[in-house]
Amino acid sequence: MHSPGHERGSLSLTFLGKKVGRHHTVAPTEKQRAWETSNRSTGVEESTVSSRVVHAPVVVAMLEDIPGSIPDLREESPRLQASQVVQHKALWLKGWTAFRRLVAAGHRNQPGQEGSEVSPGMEGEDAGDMRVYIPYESAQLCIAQVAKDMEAMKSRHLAMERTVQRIRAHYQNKMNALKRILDLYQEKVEKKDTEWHSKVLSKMLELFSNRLDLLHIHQASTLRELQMARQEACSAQELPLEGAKARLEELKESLYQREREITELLGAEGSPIPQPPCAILLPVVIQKAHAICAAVTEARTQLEQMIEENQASLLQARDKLEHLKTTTEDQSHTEEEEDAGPTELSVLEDTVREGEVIQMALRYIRNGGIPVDSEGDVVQALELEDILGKETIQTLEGQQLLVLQDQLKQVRAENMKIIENYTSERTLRKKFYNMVEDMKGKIRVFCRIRPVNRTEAAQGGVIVVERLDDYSVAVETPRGHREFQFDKVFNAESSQEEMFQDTHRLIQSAIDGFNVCIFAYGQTGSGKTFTMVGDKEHRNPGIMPRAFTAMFDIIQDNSTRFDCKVSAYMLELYNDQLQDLLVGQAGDVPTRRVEIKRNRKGVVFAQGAETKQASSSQELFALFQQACANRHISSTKMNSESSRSHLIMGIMVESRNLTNGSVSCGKLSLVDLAGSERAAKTGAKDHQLKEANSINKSLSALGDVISALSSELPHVPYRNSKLTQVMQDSLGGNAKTLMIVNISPSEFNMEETLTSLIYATRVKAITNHAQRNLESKAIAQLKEVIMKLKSGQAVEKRTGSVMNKAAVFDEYAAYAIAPFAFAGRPPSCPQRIPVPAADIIPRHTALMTPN
Ligand SMILES: Nc1ncnc2c1ncn2[C@@H]1O[C@H](COP(=O)(O)OP(=O)(O)OP(=O)(O)O)[C@@H](O)[C@H]1O
Repeated sequence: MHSPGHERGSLSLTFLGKKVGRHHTVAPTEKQRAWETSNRSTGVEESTVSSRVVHAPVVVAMLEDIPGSIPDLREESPRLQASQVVQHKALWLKGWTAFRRLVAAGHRNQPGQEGSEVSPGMEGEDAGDMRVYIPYESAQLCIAQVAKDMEAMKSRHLAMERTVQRIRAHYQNKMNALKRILDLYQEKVEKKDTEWHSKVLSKMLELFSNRLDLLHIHQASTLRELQMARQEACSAQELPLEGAKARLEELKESLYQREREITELLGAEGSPIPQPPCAILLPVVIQKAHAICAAVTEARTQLEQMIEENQASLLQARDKLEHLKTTTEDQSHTEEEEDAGPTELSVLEDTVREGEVIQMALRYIRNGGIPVDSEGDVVQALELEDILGKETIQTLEGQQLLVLQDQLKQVRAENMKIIENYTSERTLRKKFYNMVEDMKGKIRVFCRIRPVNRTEAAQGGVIVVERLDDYSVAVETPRGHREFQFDKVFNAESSQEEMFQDTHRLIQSAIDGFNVCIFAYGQTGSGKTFTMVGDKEHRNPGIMPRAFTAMFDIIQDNSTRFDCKVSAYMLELYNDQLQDLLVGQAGDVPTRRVEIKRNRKGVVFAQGAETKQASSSQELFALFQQACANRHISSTKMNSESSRSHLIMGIMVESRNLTNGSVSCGKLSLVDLAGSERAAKTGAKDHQLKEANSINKSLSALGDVISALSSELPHVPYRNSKLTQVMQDSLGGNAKTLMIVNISPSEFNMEETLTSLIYATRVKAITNHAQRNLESKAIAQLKEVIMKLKSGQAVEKRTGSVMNKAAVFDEYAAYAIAPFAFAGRPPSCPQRIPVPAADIIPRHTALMTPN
């Protein structure tokens, strides 16, 4: 169809700045045949071509270039059903076919062109070489039609573009709304968490206060008992004993008197008075009776029996004696009778007397030591002594004294027991009180008294600090005795192990997602580093290395239920500059600036600090040692290895619950503060003086914060120092905090000790509001999705269909709003299909475009 001399022109169409179409040649000499249509079958689909000889593939390419064309539609509609795509395609082709028919009809109407007509039966068939020549007017009409079509298409695309913009804005809003929903949901969860905590807390507080009330009642009754016991003990100790002693004295006095009289008598008569047999018998009888009383339970019955028997034989003897006396008086007295009479009479008299003595002794035994005569009257000591003899009385008094002494011992033992009970009750009360305070969120404070050191020993080594019990410490000051109460008091003998035992609970809290802080406070050389780090030789490791081991032990024990990740940073605050101890060597110029920031929940974190992962306690300890080697330490008069900086170690624990997918993020801050010091005592000069000034300044700022918090002032000056900024969440923040106040026991450091104890007491009054950093699985996943979408990473696919950004949000938002609709399970994502983030919104909006 090309002929020489044909002028080659080009026809190109521009749509929205995009060049579409191809170069087409038009022969100016045959303008009336300007358009030639070739109907060729592509084998797949029927195409309509413009311009001169243009082959089907070219036409297809051209059509593909026009936005909104068939292939584009197919591409735009990844979710469209195949039938829908076919429908679109058919509609589009129908239009073009109609147009072709129109053109063909126009051509048929031209005279002399009969041979070029296209029969209707040829449509859709392989037309091969068949050509259709279009008259110039028809071509013009065609072009006008095409231009009109293009205009319509352009306006449609502009409308589409506007729709795209609208949808984009719509989804942006939707995304913002979802973020807000997420925040609201999170807040709700936190609120619920807090409510739950407060409910449980109030319930437990109620329980504890009930227990405390009970203890108070118990204590009051114990006190009453104690007082009564004391009174009883006094009366038992003094009155009976004194009475017995007085009685003994009286008896002794009368005994001496009697002895004196006997001696006088003996001296006067010159012959000894014969002892009656009953006087010899009596002690034996009494001893026997006592033995019976002590050994046999029925002694009293036997005694009664003996008394009765003795009474009977006594009466018999008396009757016999009476009878003998009367018969002797009536009879005439012969010399022989006189010789025999008095002998029988005297024997009888002796028997009667013996019986009477025995009777008296038995009654004496029965009546518990108070001798009575046959009429029941109390026998006077002198008479008793006459009857019983001096030794017997002494024995009896001695025995009474022994009984009293036994009773006294018993009372004393009871007294001791009551005092012990009282002390243990008091200790228990303090313990419960501390627990209640702890539950209220009060900062826990331990006090540790270190042993006397060489410097102090050289100064005389006078000890003025004493641990009274597990919870109290006393200081003897020139102004008097002062007592301080803490959550626990450790003395010089307390081991590092004991010290750590009470902190173990806090390590568990950090793993559970709480923000925990343990810090040591005290003057220079008081044992802060020893408590927190341990000794140089690692023979007595301190809280830090023990915490590493404990942490990984807990993680290991729970490895079937939780997946934990541990990472740490270590900083020192030296001359008011934060330095990263995990980077470089000591003295290096810091490369990165470390800044203290707080997250939305108020948890402090070190921005710019090197954070390293650790998968075992050994790895964590290696990091710790590396950092400690970089720390500023030097020798002063008060401490040969004095820390010249505050050491801050942050250990982050992210733990994922394998059962419900919730994630908790806890932080354990371990802080070894530098000690306050007096230049006069430490002998600091030059740079050490500068260090000391900086340390004292930061500690003074810490003191101001403590004072403000304990006095509940509206403004707390956290921003006055970097140290207070670092500790902001631990003092009055959302952390569970333990302060260890280290003190010296000696008089030499008494003023500093008092200051430390006063500050520690103030810290005890500060209330923190510890909250667990826990996120449900849905929130954790939503956060993860947001992070991934923000950074253009892969998102997860749920059921085999491509999850673009909007779909993912739709699904998670639906879950966030109505989790029950997902039967408790958040959207699961079994497969991962990478979707380029840039493609997500336009493709999705194309789906949403109304046809
Ligand atoms: N409870 C203790 N038992 C045995 N030795 C102790 C104890 N406490 C401290 N020491 C010893 O006292 C010395 C000073 O202790 P440490 O260095 O821990 O004080 P510090 O408070 O950290 O001082 P600084 O603030 O100057 O750094 C060390 O030699 C340490 O071993």
